[in-house]
Amino acid sequence: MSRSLPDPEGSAPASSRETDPQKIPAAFQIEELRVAFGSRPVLHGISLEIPARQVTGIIGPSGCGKSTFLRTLNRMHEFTPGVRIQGRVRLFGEDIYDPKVDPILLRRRVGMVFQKSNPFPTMSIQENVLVGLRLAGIRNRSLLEERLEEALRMAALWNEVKDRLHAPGTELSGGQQQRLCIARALAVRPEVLLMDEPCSALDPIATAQIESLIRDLREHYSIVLVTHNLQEAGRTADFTAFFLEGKLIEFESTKKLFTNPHQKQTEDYLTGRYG
Ligand SMILES: Nc1ncnc2c1ncn2[C@@H]1O[C@H](COP(=O)(O)OP(=O)(O)OP(=O)(O)O)[C@@H](O)[C@H]1O
Repeated sequence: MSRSLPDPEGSAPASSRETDPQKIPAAFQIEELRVAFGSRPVLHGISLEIPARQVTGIIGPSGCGKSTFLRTLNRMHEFTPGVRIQGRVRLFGEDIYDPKVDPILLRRRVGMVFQKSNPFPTMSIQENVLVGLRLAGIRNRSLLEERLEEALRMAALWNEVKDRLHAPGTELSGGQQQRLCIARALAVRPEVLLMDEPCSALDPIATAQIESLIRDLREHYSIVLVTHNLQEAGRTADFTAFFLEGKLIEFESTKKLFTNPHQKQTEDYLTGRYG
């Protein structure tokens, strides 16, 4: 049964925002990226330029390789047994798979937020936010305090937690815990934020807060957002890439992709014919 295309209301980038991804400097330039687990290929030669300081949504049916793709952008597959990665991923011009690149330093530049919020259970709110800076060897108290407030404000959480910074992170609500994880990622001042279905475990109010936060954060960060929720991509992403069976089918401004897709497969997906 065919359904109508989802309404991308609210997704239209403001008229001042560029809608042609080719005209925006790239955060990531991905060329012929192939990933296989053992003998099983999962990504089949993805080439894509992810524009800087925009939200790029990655959509597609379950199992099409969205998370696998996202994890290649900060070398999260490093320790996956049997993984094979070919092709090139450049971050602001630098090949992130060059043997000279330290994956730990890379992950400070490319932060990640997961589907299920994962504050460290034995740590306070403050410790959770500062853990990355402490691991980086920063001990200066006033700098740590400054970054703590900065990250919590950017994650729109400061006002809710400023009087209980020493309470356990796990005492917060689900939506607050997810914003805490975003603050933790932001505290090290990354250039890019990768988000893997960050709202899928949240109620509609917490989801709306995180989506609004994502839109605000694009002023400072390049964001790649994997979501299986088309409405969420419509509300949040400036540009959207549609993946199917490990291939990139179409990449366009969200408004164009949702209202006037070039590819039949995209239209079939948007109208509910796949997954
Ligand atoms: N570590 C791994 N080892 C082996 N196979 C894997 C591994 N990670 C992912 N895969 C396989 O790769 C394929 C793509 O998985 P991936 O999680 O990237 O898809 P997805 O589009 O994010 O799906 P979903 O929307 O369900 O999260 C799946 O068939 C999955 O089983």
